[in-house]
Amino acid sequence: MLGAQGRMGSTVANAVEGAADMKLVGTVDAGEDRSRLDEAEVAVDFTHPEAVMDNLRYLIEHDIRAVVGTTGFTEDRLETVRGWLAGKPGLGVLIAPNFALGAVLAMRFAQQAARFYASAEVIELHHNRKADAPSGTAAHTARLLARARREAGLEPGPDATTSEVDGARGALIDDVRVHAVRLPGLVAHEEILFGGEGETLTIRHDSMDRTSFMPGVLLGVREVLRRPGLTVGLENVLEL
Ligand SMILES: NC(=O)C1=CN([C@@H]2O[C@H](COP(=O)(O)OP(=O)(O)OC[C@H]3O[C@@H](n4cnc5c(N)ncnc54)[C@H](OP(=O)(O)O)[C@@H]3O)[C@@H](O)[C@H]2O)C=CC1
Ligand SMILES: O=C(O)C1=N[C@H](C(=O)O)C[C@H](O)C1
Repeated sequence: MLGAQGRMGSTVANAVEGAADMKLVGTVDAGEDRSRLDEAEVAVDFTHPEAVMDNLRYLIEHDIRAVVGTTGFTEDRLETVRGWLAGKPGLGVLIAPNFALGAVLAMRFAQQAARFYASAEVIELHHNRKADAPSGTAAHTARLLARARREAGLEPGPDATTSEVDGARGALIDDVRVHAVRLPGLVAHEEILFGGEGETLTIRHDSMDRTSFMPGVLLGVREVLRRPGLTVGLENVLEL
């Protein structure tokens, strides 16, 4: 477990210890020696966007499969990981922006809706200790929406804004606007809003507790053992 003292890492360590078919063989926190993971069949990374690529390179070099929940994966980063894996046939890496079943389903439902609505925006709401904004899930959702909209031949819907305070309309990811809220008391939440003629559709997912991510992480650990190469997104493991 990389990032074992973190909010997610400590929850994953408990979940692994409670799983009859798994054994926690080592933990690594910031600045600690990663060689204590060398006996592991699978390493799980919930660290920091600035640390995760270096961790992944180490794991792949040492023939250790990886399940990664850490955010910050751009298409360039994914391509780099594919390059590292190219020389390692049989070795698997799973990277998922969100391991909660409901979040994965919400993204799939949003993808289905996107082809019917030119206008769509994403609001993500998280605890105020979160390092990155917008969330990896929101960025992934925005890219999925943009792709589904393009494939349906839709242009982004009209927006009459001509004057705005910087940031008021959120960040543009691909061509979808994403808004980030940070408040104590929240865990991880996302709304995907669609607007049409006289109606709106809202798809919302709420993680009330970090245990919501655990069935997905444990499934990922089991599945990465039999999936060589890079898998991106739990939807591919769930075969949605
Ligand atoms: N995919 C998913 O389903 C989910 C993904 N996440 C993502 O997981 C990541 C972690 O989130 P969270 O647990 O809340 O964050 P935390 O800050 O609570 O935990 C991260 C931990 O990683 C440690 N760390 C930093 N660098 C390294 C390193 N090089 N090697 C080992 N450990 C390191 C940190 O130590 P220190 O504090 O000393 O820097 C800290 O203990 C984020 O990117 C978050 O967005 C979160 C929830 C679900
Ligand atoms: O930092 C978090 O807490 C979370 N991070 C992931 C993200 O950025 O999408 C997943 C979930 O939203 C919780």
